[in-house]
Formats: sequence, C-alpha cells, structure tokens
Amino acid sequence: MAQAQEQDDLAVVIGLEVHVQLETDTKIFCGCSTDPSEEPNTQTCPVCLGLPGALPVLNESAVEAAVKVGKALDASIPEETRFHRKNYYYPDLPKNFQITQYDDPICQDGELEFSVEGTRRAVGIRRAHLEEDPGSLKHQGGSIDTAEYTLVDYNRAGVPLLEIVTKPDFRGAEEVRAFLAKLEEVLEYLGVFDSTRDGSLRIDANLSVVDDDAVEPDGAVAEEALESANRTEVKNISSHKGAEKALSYEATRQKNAIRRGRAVEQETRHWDESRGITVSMRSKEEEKDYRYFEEADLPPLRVAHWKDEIQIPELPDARRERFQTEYGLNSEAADKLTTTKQVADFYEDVAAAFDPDLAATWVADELLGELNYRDMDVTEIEGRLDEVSRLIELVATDEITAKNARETVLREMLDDGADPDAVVEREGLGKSSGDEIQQAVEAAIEENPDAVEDYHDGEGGAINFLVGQVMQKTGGSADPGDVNQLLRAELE
Ligand SMILES: Nc1ncnc2c1ncn2[C@@H]1O[C@H](COP(=O)(O)OP(=O)(O)OP(=O)(O)O)[C@@H](O)[C@H]1O
Ligand SMILES: [Mg+2]
Ligand SMILES: [Mg+2]
Repeated sequence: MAQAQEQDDLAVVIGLEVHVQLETDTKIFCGCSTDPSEEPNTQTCPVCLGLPGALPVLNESAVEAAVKVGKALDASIPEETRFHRKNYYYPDLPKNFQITQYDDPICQDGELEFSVEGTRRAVGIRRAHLEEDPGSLKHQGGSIDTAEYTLVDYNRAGVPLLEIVTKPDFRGAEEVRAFLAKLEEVLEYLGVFDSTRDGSLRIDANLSVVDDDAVEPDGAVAEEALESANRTEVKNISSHKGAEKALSYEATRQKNAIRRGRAVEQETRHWDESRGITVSMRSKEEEKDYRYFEEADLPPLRVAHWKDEIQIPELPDARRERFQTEYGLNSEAADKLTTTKQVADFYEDVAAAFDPDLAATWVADELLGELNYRDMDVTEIEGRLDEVSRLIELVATDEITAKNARETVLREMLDDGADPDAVVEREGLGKSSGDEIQQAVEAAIEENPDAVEDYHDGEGGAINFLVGQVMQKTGGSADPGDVNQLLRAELE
C-alpha cells in the first residue's frame, strides 16, 4: 500500500463488534440489581467487585436472552458453550479479568437482513458471546484524553452483555447505520433490550481500506486482502448516527493517508463525538496479550435441550408482510406500523376493536405524525395508549369529527396531557345529533332564499355558503360532508 493511489481505486471494509446490554433484573454472575437509576457504587457485592474468594453464578435469564438473539439472527447455538477469562488491567475492571466467551460462543454463524436506500442487504454474523460489562468511567472536566480525573461506578460491573461480531461485510458507513437500526428493532421485538437506556448499545467499528480489485463481483472481499490490510478499531461509538459519522471520517482519513503514500497504522482509535474526529489511543492489543484461559469457577453450559423450548415472537420483517396481506396496508404504512413492537401491538389492538383502515390512519399518520412533529417517541406515551384508543373510538363511533379529533383533541392530549373525553366536553366537540343538524339545515334554507335560488340556477358557490350557515348554527360540531348531503337532499 506504499504507493500513492487514486481514491476511487479503494474500497472500504467494515466489521462491527456490537455490545448489547441484555435487559435482566439482576447481573450476569451475581444477584445485584441492574437498575441504572441507583446511586453510584451502591449495586455491588463481593462477586461483581471481584473480591477474593467470591464465586460467580450464571444468570439464567441472560442465557435465555442470548439464545433468543441467536435464533433471531439465524445463528447456530452449540450444545455446549464455555466461559473464559480475558485478562487485562484497567480501573473499570476490579477483577483484572473479564468473564467472557472465547472459542465456543453461544451463537455462531448468523446473518441479519436489512434495507439500505431501498436495497436489500445481508451481513454475516460471525459470533455472539455473553460477557460481563465492566464498570463505567466518568471522565471529569474533559473527555478520555483530556480529563482532569476520572470517577468509576461499579454499578454497571457485571451487567450482562452480548457482544455481536459481524463479518467484515459492510462497504460503507450508511450500511452500518441501517444495519444498527434493524438490529435494534429486532432486539426490541425480542424484549431483551431497552434502547432508551444510556449506553445500552456500544459499538467498536473496525475499518480498513483495500484495493478495489480485492472486491469480488458478489461484493465479498478476498480473505487475503482482509488479512493483509491494516485496520483501525474505533471505540466509543454509542449511536447509529455516531457510527455513520465516525466511519465516514475514518474512511476518508485512511484513504487520504494511502493517497499520500503513508501506511495506515493498525491501532485502536477513539471517536470524539464533540469534535467529530477519531483520535489514536494505542496500538491494537493482540489476542495473546489477553492470556485467555478457561473460567474454572463456572462449569461448561449445556443448552442443548433447553434451547428448543425458548420461543421468539414474530419478527419485524414477517410482521410487516403479514400486515400487508392481513390488513391490506401498503408497504409504507406497514413499515411505519412495525418499526417498534409496541406500535405494532397497539395497531393490532385498535384494528381488531374498530377497523383496520381507520386504525392505520390514526396510528400511522395522525399519532406517529404528531409525535414526530413534537420530537417525541411512542415510549413517552406508553401508559396512555388506552386514551389514544378511546380517541379513535370517538371517531369510529361518529361522536366527534375526524377534523376535531386531529386538530383539537389529539393535540391537547399530547401537549397538555389531557384526557380525550375531557377535551371533547370542555371544547364542546360532541357531534350534534342528527335532529339538531336537520333543524339547522331546514333553518338555513328558510333564512336564505337567495342562496337557494342560486343553487337551483346551478351556481356552485351557493351550496358552500349554505354549508357554512349550518356549520355556524351547529357550532362547528357537524360533519361538513354530511351537511352537504343533507342540504342537497332537502333542496331536491
Ligand atoms: N480487514 C478488515 N477490515 C475491517 N474490519 C475487519 C477486517 N478484518 C476483520 N474485521 C472485523 O474486525 C472484527 C474483529 O473482531 P473480534 O472481536 O473478532 O476481534 P478483535 O477486535 O481483534 O478482538 P477484541 O474483541 O479484543 O476487540 C470483526 O467485526 C471483523 O468483521
Ligand atoms: Mg471483540
Ligand atoms: Mg475488537
């Protein structure tokens, strides 16, 4: 790579190590709580502090969660898996070793499909292994390379992680972003992950630049080229957007280095979110540095029979297709309604109670639209879906007009936390009864003979004028379409 090359002759190769915090009540090797809201260093015990003589006991729910992810990623789950110690010294790791898995991880050889700009892609999953999270370091007065001092919180030490390692199948930063979004979607569907939790997804991204010729027609990169390329591992990425930015930066940095005839160092770099750059941290440690050896305090784990009993729910892709066939939704609506399990479940409840089309309009367009406009997430109204359902019922049973439901009730519900029935009452939005409307129609005709004459002479504007009169008389609570029909019937 010493020779200067044109930037266009170079291809980017990316592989990810995604650390997923599995949602369990207690830590992976002890009974301490995983509740993130606790005061620092209060959720600890001799096991997760690594005190001499303390022995780990494996948490069954963490294993169950890992098996679910493995199934969702179409990975094979071996009959027996084991734990290893990965030795290194760092203040976030009180034992000086991390219990992790090494040569026979719980998930092997999987795949995840996703779409990027309308194109279907699949990325291979090499493995996914269970491990314990280290504590968290809180750098004070700066970031990792500039902080004055650092605090450590061991509440996180021992929280279960699943490290998902992809094949180096990504060809660009946009693909990585789309993959991560899809992965989160699947993890949330499985109920093993909470994306709103701080640091629940942490990504190490490996990137190298290879000669274009090494990329085969099917997009695969020759093994030789992968091994000979110097890659950097970018740490401290915690969001989809961050991953895309960090990797775009890193791709350009490496291409520029190669263009200028400089070698790319094999090293670990740190993504500095606020500066938008990656900075060199240290040369990449090699496997032998970690002195892996088997964790003698934990017996081998046999999941052979148990794994068949662990069920996973319908996943987003399957649900998306079913929504189209079962409810006749178009693909855009089906996409919107299935990105989170919660919205999809809610949609199905409302569709069953009222009507699939009405439910699609109200959930996909009105509700998600208004939430999006307010930069809100559906999780923020989690406890109030019953109220939204009540609002849809008011429309479905013709008690209020769609216009009032949308422009007044839903907005007040989201802005002031109001209850739908209370808004209808307060604003007098209850639809006028048929009788009232009929009376108003008759009165409007009676009081406006000129408009009636114009109508009979074929003047288009006359009917709108009369509709306006009726709307005024009913205080806007009639449906203009209905009024229009009633007037025409009356004028025949
Ligand atoms: N040439 C390459 N360019 C970019 N990524 C690569 C290349 N070769 C391998 N990778 C990716 O690097 C990652 C290697 O992760 P893995 O956990 O196996 O090893 P590691 O990074 O050496 O170890 P550690 O867990 O200590 O960080 C994988 O995601 C893989 O796809
Ligand atoms: Mg790794
Ligand atoms: Mg790595």
